[in-house]
Amino acid sequence: MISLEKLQAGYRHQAVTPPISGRFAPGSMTALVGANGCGKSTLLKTLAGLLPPVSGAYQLSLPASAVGWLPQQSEIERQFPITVFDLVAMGCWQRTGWFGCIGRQLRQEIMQALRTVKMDDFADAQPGMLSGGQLQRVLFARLLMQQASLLLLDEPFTGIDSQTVALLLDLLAERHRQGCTLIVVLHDMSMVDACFPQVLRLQPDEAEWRSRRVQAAPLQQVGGR
Ligand SMILES: Nc1ncnc2c1ncn2[C@@H]1O[C@H](COP(=O)(O)OP(=O)(O)OP(=O)(O)O)[C@@H](O)[C@H]1O
Repeated sequence: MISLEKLQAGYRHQAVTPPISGRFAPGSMTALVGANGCGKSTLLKTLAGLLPPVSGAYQLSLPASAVGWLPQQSEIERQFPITVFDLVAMGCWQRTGWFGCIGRQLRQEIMQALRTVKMDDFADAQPGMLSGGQLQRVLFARLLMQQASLLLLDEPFTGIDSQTVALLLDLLAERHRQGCTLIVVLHDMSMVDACFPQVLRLQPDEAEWRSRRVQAAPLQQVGGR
């Protein structure tokens, strides 16, 4: 699905990651870990096609429209003057076009996605009025609408209460069962150890891949701790 050949991610010709070679297989689930500032978000943005590689290359056997990217909460513009419903509707732009109209069927799907994350009561609210956890639920609803087969998630559970984490993990587990490939930036090593069969650790001088059998509970049973 994604192969990396000495890929270095960074900004304006300045690499922030070490050279990374390896592969994210179709349907795999990888935790991307490492210290603050080691380049995890930068790598994710590069794989999402938002930044060009500084050196090396990667190959993605998917159209860009099949890639879903969830940025860190701190990067999300909350004051944009749209409703929660519209924010989720942005997830289906491939089906409608950016200025396409949303028919009855799609409207129902969007409301169903909001119900799935228990945010349907907020459909008419402005994203700026939501708490961090509520906004995260809405952004997951948008990912559901996108029907992506590769999900790049940047610290999706930071600052989120355990009940909400359990709900979001459930949604990810469902997508993974459907064959979706997941790459998730995480700092919670207990979650990584319990759920992620593949780990890519970024260090200043090298990138280390680790694969192992995950013995513990499946993804969705960890969040309720
Ligand atoms: N837009 C930018 N332009 C230039 N440098 C940047 C930019 N954004 C981040 N950096 C730098 O790139 C390096 C890697 O940042 P990045 O956000 O990828 O790290 P991270 O591993 O995700 O960190 P954290 O765990 O704190 O989220 C840092 O030194 C950061 O200062």
